[in-house]
Amino acid sequence: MIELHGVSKTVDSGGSPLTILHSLDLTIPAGRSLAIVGPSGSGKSTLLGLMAGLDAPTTGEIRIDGTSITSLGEDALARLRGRLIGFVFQFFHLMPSLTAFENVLVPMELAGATDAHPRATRLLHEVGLDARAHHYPSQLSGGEQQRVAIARALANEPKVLLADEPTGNLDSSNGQHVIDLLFDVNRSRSTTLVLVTHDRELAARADMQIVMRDGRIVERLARDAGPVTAVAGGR
Ligand SMILES: Nc1ncnc2c1ncn2[C@@H]1O[C@H](COP(=O)(O)OP(=O)(O)OP(=O)(O)O)[C@@H](O)[C@H]1O
Repeated sequence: MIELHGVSKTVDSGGSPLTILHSLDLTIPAGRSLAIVGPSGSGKSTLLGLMAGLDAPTTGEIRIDGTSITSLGEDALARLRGRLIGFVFQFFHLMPSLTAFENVLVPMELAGATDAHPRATRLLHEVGLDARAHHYPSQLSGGEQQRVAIARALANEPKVLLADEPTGNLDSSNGQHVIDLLFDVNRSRSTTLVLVTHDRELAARADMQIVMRDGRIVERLARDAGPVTAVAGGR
C-alpha cells in the first residue's frame, strides 16, 4: 500500500544543506499497521509528512496504492490525498467554529458525497460520541476531540490512516481509548495504519515497527503470529 524507495530529504539549514532522511526503503502492505519510533529529531514526523504527500522528498520515490506520488502535481496530489489518506494530528486540528458533527461532515461535503449526513452520524456513533455530536471542540475533552478527529479522518473512507503522536496530548485512559479505536479501524476496515509514537508499549501493538535515529531506520521489527521479532535486513 505504501512503498518508499531511496527516499531522502535535505533541507536548507542556515545556508547549508542538512539531510534529515537518508535513503529510506520501506514497504507497508495493505491493511497492516506500522509504528515509527525513535528519539526526538530523528525524522519521524518528516517521514510521515512525506507518506501523506504533505511534503516532497529530495530524492527517491513514494508509491501509495500503486501510484507514484513523487511525480504528481499539487492538484493531483491533493485529489489523491483526499481519496486515499486520512490524517490524525497530535493537536487534533478541529475547526473551532464547527460542531463535532460539522467537523466530520465538511470533508464529505467537499468531496461531493450525497449521503454525508447519515455517514457523519454513523462515524460519530462508531467513535462513541453520539451524545456529543452538537458540541463545539471547546466543549469536548481532549480524548473526545481526538475521537472527532479520527471520525473526520475516516470521513472519505481512506485506505491509509496516518497518525502523528495521536495520544501525545491525552491522559493515559483517553490515550488508550484513542489507540483502541485506531487499531479497531485498522482491523475492521483493513485500513493501513501508520503511527508515530514515543510510546514503545503502544508501538508494540503494531504489526511492524521501525526505529529511527538521525534520519535512518536503525531497527525493523515485525510480528507474524507470535511475539514481535527482529527482521534482519528485511523491509
Ligand atoms: N524545514 C526544516 N528545516 C530545517 N530543519 C528541519 C526542517 N524540518 C525538520 N528539520 C529537522 O529535521 C530533524 C527531524 O525532524 P522531525 O520533526 O521529523 O523529527 P521527529 O523525530 O518527528 O521529532 P519529534 O519526536 O521531536 O517530533 C530535526 O532535527 C528537525 O529540527
